Amino acid sequence: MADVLGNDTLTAALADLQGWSGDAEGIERSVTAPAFLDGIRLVAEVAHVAEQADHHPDIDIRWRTVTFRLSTHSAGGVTEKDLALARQINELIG
Ligand SMILES: C[C@H](O)[C@H](O)[C@H]1CNC2=NC(N)=NC(=O)C2=N1
Repeated sequence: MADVLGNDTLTAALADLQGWSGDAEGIERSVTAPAFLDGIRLVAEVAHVAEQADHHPDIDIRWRTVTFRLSTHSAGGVTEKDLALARQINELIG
């Protein structure tokens, strides 16, 4: 099982992850899309990479604003798996 990241490691990682914030329990990024359906398309793209990684975000959709929250449920906090998915989400956001 992946290990929960220590505070120093997480702080350093967040400094390199544009748009993400959080703590050892979870990290999140919100993005406001140009229109509702653009946000839904982004959610679908993230769903594909999440399924491929077998690692799934919590997703909150409010009109044009989508919030992705990442933690590793089985580990009880943020692990390298979450950082990897956060990087993939950032690539999709562009
Ligand atoms: C069996 C399957 O691999 C697990 O249940 C996966 C599915 N997706 C997951 N996603 C997240 N975020 N955390 C997990 O611990 C997790 N576990």
